[in-house]
Amino acid sequence: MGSTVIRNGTIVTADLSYEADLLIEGGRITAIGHGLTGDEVLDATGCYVMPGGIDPHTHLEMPFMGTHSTDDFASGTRAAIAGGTTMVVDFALPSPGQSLLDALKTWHNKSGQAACDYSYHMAITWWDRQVFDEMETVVRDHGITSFKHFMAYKGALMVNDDELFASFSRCAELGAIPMVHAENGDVVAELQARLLSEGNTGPEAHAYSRPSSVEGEATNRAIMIADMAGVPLYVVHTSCEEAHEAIRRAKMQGKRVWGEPLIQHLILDESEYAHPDWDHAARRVMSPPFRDKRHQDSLWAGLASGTLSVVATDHCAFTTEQKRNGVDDFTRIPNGTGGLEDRMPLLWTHGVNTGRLTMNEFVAVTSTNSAKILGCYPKKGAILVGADADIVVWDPEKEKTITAAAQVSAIDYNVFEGQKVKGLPRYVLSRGHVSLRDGALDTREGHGEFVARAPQGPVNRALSSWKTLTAPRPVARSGIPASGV
Ligand SMILES: NC(=O)NCCC(=O)O
Ligand SMILES: [Zn+2]
Ligand SMILES: [Zn+2]
Repeated sequence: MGSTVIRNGTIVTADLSYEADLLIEGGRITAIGHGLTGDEVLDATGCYVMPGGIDPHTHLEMPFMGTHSTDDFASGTRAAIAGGTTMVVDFALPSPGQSLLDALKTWHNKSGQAACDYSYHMAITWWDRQVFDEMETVVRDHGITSFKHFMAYKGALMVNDDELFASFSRCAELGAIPMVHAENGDVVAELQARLLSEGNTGPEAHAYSRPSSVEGEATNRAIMIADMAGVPLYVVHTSCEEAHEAIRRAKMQGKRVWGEPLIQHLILDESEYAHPDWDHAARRVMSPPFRDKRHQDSLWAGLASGTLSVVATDHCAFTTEQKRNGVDDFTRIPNGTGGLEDRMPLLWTHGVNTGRLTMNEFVAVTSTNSAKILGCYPKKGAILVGADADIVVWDPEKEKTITAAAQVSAIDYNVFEGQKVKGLPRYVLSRGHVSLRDGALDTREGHGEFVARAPQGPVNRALSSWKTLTAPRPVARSGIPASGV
């Protein structure tokens, strides 16, 4: 690979905007300055040169609810690049009883076709001594430093509070980060059964069965458990004010908690489930479900104020045919929606173009914050000499209307169909390889590499010092009365 120069653009990072050229050699940024030369020149006139997006939450080829999500690492990472995202973090999901290391092998087999770099979180779907032991191997030998826990999906992926506490405590010892899907799974299961028995079988009942208070309660509970374990907490797909309020309050108390809204929850609302077309509503079934304007305003405020940290997609794309598995019973509609290709353009359109977010905040929540939280900064999420050349050259004037017909994702619809976006990538570079030019993909299957991440980040270290300092200690006493026996 020869050298590449990106010229005439404005570099925008999480904290600075300035005019400079970039030189890229061997897949990395090797110089930032003026008048740089290289074998290939990419013209960024009128564009912003930003760290490529990092989507910290995807499910590519995920085995779930009797099927597999249709976008795999090949189509999913191509879709990512088409929208300016250059790294995805997926979830290795051991089935209950399965070794974490076996699950990891399965995910490595799936990801061989990735066109951009990727990492995994490891899910904790069951608990015993083997899981406890393997967590250390996963962190130390495999560079996977975040562990996901489902507080919902009872009878499938859900773990209980005692398991959460044990696993969070293990994360504290290992310098890893626990993550939660926060919904009260017991209450959801009861509500689902009641709704079905009352004849509520359609996709709208999915939303009725998962009210925002169910998410708020679980978020509070997970925060308390993390606090008791002395570990930070990452709350995935924060969709409502109650969950955001719990995170906000925890932060104000000095607890280290990160909230992750999805682009779907920021843009789409619960009225989608009232659509007269069953397919339309079922295609939008995901957990947590879409909410109303009050919740959306809360999420936007959280991003602007910093109480919410990153924007993800939870990309888990099922075809219409797969959604129809639940035609008589909403609890069998595979949960999940797509968004990888549209996250960055939609967030720019509804965030930066409206003034809700600055460009620097956009970079922070789409890229840099994820890299910092997850332990791969500044290799990823940065425009710095030595960083990987994962770069998006962003044209703020470029427009399109989102359609399934023109999308890269392998499914047959797009939940954002008809939405107009202004702000799209002109070029996308994945470790120096120009993978998108003027809207045309030139990806290489298998170019993507696994990103091993470092444990014991600054937040873990600080919490562990504080925990040691404040640990309960016996009071030293001189005169202890004799026992009564
Ligand atoms: N979110 C969703 O509905 N599907 C993917 C699995 C999960 O993240 O809960
Ligand atoms: Zn989830
Ligand atoms: Zn998910």
